[in-house]
Amino acid sequence: PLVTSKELFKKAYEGGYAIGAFNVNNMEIIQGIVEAAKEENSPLILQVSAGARKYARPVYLKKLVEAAVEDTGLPVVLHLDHGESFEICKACIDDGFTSVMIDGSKLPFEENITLTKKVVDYAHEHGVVVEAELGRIGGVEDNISVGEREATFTDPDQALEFVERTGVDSLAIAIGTSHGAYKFKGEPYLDFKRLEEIMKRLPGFPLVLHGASTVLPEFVEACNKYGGSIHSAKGVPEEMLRKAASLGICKINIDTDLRLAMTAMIRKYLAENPSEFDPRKYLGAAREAIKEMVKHKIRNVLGSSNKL
Ligand SMILES: O=C(COP(=O)(O)O)N(O)CCCOP(=O)(O)O
Ligand SMILES: [Zn+2]
Repeated sequence: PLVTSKELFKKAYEGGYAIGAFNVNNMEIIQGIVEAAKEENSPLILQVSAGARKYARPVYLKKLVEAAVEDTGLPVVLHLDHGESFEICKACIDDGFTSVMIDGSKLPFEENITLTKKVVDYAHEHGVVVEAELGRIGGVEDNISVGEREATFTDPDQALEFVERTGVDSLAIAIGTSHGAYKFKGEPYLDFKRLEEIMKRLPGFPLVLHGASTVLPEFVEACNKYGGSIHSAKGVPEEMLRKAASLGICKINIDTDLRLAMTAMIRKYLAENPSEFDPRKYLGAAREAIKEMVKHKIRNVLGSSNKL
C-alpha cells in the first residue's frame, strides 16, 4: 500500500538507520528501485520532483508507482520532492501522495514559516506528512568560508523555532551537501557538529539529508570509458552517510547515483553491442544496474534491510 513516513521515521530514528528516498522519472527506474527494496525487505520512499512531473506527466508516474505497489505488495511512501508552492503540494495531496516537501528555503525565515504552515495545515487535514527545508542546500565552493557556512547552513536555534511554529513532520537541513555530481571541490565534508546541535534541540525529530549521492566511481568511470565526459565529480563518501543514518538523519535522498548507473549501463551496452537497437536490451541492462546499486545502498549504507 501507499503509506506515510511517520511510523517509518520513528522506527528508523530509534533503530539508527535511514530510509532511502529515490527519485523516479520513468518505468525502469521505478522497477529497479522497487525490486531492490523487495529483495532487501526494506521500507522505501519514491519521490517525484516537479521536473519529473513535467517530464513524465503526473498521471503516468502515479499509475507506475501504484503498479509497483500492486506488483510487490511493498509499503511505499509516495513523496513530492522540492514542492515550491502551496499549489503543487495541494495538487499532489489531492492526487494521493502520502508525503510532500514544501521547499521554502529560498524565502526569508518568516515567509518560509508562513508557507510551510499553510501546507502543513492542509496536508494534516488529509492525513499527509510534510517535509520542509531550512538552510541552503548548495554552495559547492571549496572549503566554504566560516561566514559562508554560517550564512547557508541550518541554524540549530532557528530549526527548533521553525519546527515548533510550523508543526512540520520532518526537516531537510543544510550541513554541507548539494545536489548533483560536483558536491565538493576539496575534501568531502559534512558538519556533524551542527547536526548534533540540531538533534539536541529536536530530540527524536526526523531530519532529512538532500544531495546525498556518493557519485559512485565505477559508474563515472564507465560513463567516461564509453564516450562520456564527467570530470572532477565528487559525492558524499558512504561512511559519512552511514554516520548520518546512525544519528538523526531518517531520510537520505539519492538521485544522481541512479542517473549515473543508468547512463553508464546504456553507454556500455550500446558501445559493446553496436548492432543492437532494441530499447529493452539497454534499458533492461540499466534497470538491472539500478537494482544492484539500490540493494547495495539499502544493505551497506542506509541499514534498512529487513526493517519492514
Ligand atoms: O537531494 C536530491 C538528490 O541529491 P543527489 O543529487 O545527491 O542525488 N534531490 O532532492 C533530487 C532533486 C532532483 O530534482 P530534479 O528532478 O528537478 O533534477
Ligand atoms: Zn533535494
